[in-house]
Amino acid sequence: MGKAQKKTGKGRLDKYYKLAKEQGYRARSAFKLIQLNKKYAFLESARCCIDLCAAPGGWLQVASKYMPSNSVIVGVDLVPIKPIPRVVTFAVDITTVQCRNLIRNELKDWRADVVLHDGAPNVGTAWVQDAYSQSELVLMSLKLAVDFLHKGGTFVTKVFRSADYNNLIWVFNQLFGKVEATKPPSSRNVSAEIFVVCRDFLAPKHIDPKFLDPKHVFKDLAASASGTDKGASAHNVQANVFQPEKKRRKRDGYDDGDYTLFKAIPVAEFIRSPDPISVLGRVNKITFLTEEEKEWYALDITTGDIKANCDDLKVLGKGDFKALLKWRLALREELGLDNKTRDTEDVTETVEIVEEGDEEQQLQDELERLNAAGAARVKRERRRANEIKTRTIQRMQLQMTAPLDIGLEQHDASLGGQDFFSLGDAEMRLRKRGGVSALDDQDDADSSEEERAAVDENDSVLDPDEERQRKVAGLEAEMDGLLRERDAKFKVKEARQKNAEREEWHGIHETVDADSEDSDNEEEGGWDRMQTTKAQSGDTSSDESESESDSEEAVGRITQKRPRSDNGPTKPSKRARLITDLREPKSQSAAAKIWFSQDLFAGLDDAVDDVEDENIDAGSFAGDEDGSDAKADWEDTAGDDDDFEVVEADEDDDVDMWDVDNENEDQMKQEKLKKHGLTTAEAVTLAQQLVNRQTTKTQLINDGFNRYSLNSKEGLPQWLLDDEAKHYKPNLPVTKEAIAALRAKQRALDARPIKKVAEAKARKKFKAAQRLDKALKKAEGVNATTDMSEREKAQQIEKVMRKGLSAGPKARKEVKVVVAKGSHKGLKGRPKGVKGRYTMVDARMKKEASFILVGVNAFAQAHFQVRAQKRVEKANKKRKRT
Ligand SMILES: C[S@@+](CC[C@H](N)C(=O)[O-])C[C@H]1O[C@@H](n2cnc3c(N)ncnc32)[C@H](O)[C@@H]1O
Repeated sequence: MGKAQKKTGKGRLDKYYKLAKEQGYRARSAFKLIQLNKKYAFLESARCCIDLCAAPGGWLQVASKYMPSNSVIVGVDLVPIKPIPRVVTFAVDITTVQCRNLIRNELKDWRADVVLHDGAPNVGTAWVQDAYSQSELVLMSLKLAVDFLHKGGTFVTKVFRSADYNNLIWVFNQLFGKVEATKPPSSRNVSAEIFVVCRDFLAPKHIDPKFLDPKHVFKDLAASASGTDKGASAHNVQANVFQPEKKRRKRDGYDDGDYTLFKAIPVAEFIRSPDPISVLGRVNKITFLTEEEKEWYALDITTGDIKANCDDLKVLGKGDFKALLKWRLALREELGLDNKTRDTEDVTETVEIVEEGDEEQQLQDELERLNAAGAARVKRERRRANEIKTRTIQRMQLQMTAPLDIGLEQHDASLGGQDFFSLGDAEMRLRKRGGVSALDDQDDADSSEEERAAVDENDSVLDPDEERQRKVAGLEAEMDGLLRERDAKFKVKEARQKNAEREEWHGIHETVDADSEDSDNEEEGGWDRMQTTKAQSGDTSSDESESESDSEEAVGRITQKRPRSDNGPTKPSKRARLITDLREPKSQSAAAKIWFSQDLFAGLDDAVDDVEDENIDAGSFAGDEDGSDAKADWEDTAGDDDDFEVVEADEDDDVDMWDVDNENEDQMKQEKLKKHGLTTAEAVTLAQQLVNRQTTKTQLINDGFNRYSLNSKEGLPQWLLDDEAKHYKPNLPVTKEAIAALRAKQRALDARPIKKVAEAKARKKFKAAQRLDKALKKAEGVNATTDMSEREKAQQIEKVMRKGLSAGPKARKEVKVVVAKGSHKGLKGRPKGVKGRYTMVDARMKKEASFILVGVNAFAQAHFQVRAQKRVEKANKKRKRT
């Protein structure tokens, strides 16, 4: 894109505004529907269309243009709509029964193929309220859509990125086969609006009324975040350790029955805890009170630093926490809690004895199995990385990087209260990499030896020191990795780099490889993931790769996928989902809300702002911490969010044009203009019209657009482009005055002497001055002589001066052409009254004679010049010789 879209003032009147004006659309928003239809082609085949919130009628005009000529089009809005051919309109509130009845009366028993909704409530009230009523309006329009749509029909609606977005998408998914969110290019970047195209209406016989009830769909989720949802607090706990420098508030209140601020735990609890990081994040102090603990206190490995660290955990930095984790591992080994090495040895021995007979075959099999597993893992990781990249790019393209990020929310929900940075997740990933499988042993003392053997297949037998170092390094690497994952700048930078490669807008696709089980897991999003996770919550041995993909899902999805019916027993069928309890999503979003409301994310916002100041759309509802700012922005862009611009009938203001292609072109043109002025009659005509106020700049700009202006030149043959550049030009008016002015200018140009003539003239002048000088000197000399009378002196001086003032010694004397008339005819000798040189000619020959004389003079001049040149050459040769 050339220049960034301006948000305010004349910047609002962008190219779509101008195009809408040119093409006679009532609102620039018409192009949104044109672009949506270009992508999804739902209008061409539609016979009946209902446009909800249709004023002033831009979408209706588009529908009327693109739908077959005899189709039924009904438009409804609070305000009356100026008549449009073939369109029936009503001025009524779409949320009322009256609206339903009016449409019903109009359609009789017809059903609509397409229901459109571009509604926006009057903005300007409280920020949260605005967003909510928009979502409510969407739900109301959906209600009408399900009432009037055909099976297989299409519902297109505008939604804003708000806390309700996911809930709406979930509901759409229950009712439509395909649901895609997209942002057409004509929708301003500053606008938080996106369009959801729901195709393939399922027309279920029974629809759970809760689906269309705002009370259920948009239930205040934060309120439902009870103490049982420990996700947020656990996040806080993790964050305390990974980013101890940041102060976090306890937003979710205190745990049930625990109302104290200060928490101390016995060191044994920390040592034996399977989740040491969360212990460190939760408590203030680690105590050594029992006999056993006092012994540990006295150990060499319990250095002064460790003791001091245990004393007050709230003042520790990341390094101190790492030291404590290292110390814990060392102590666990000391206590024999980490006996993995020995176990491994045992297992190895056993295997050797049992499998001795067929060792080679077994090794071969094992190798093959490991190779296959490795290749599959690499493939899976590559695919996952690509998907994450794509999603990040999409999110950036849609400016959906606000804290209430859809993808993140889904991820959060899908974890079902798990921590984003939970050590369990970390362990799993480490184990997958085969690096820190030992963690399993130390953290889960109860796990059986068989399990360990299975998990630790890649581990070799190490000495305890090495092993401990490896574990510590693993933990640290994991901590660093997780910190990096949370680094917003890193994410944004990465997304930005990738974004540059993908400038073209392709909308958001929902492509799922139906054959790939993995991709099913990864593509599954939002409520589905939540449902699955919840259903599987009892099953602690859930698929590792699923969990892994969960954490990577955090990058986010915009497009929601309808759940597949073959997704296992936990997935309800489409029919079953229609009676799904809507309370479930609440806890999901609640977790997300609380999670993103942490200070941690307020910081993240700032960081993102620093890096991507323009791209982050504050209007996309930042978390409550930044509520005021976000609200201010929201209010500021309220009009933009609607992204709705009515095209005025007459616009005489001068408008800054958005230069699509070349920003330098204007500058170059200006420079050329300065240098050469206006060079064509067309330009002079236009300039005259502007000066005489016969036209305006706006008019000129508007005239510059036509329906072919934005046609792509891609793929056209060069000869055609050349030809078009030559001939495919507007026929501009040209006035007589303009041509006269240009001609005068040209004449003035022509009248200017060429350089050689000017030089010759200057030479002549110079020589004349020289002659005059010489004559003056001579005259002085004459004057000074004493042997001349005064009269003689005067005569001599006059002669000298005449010579000096004459055109020079070689000046041609004028030859007069004399026509002998009357008595002089045929006479020889000088006719009377003729002085100087003359030539006698017949009257009829006079003109001719003059030409001849001029020619003779020219010839003589040339002759003299040649002679002069020869003289100079001769003199030069002479000089050289001497
Ligand atoms: C962005 S405009 C629609 C523009 C339209 N799509 C076009 O292209 O001309 C939003 C419209 O929603 C209408 N609207 C808002 N709330 C409404 C309601 N409850 N019932 C009917 N119309 C409503 C407003 O009157 C406004 O005209």
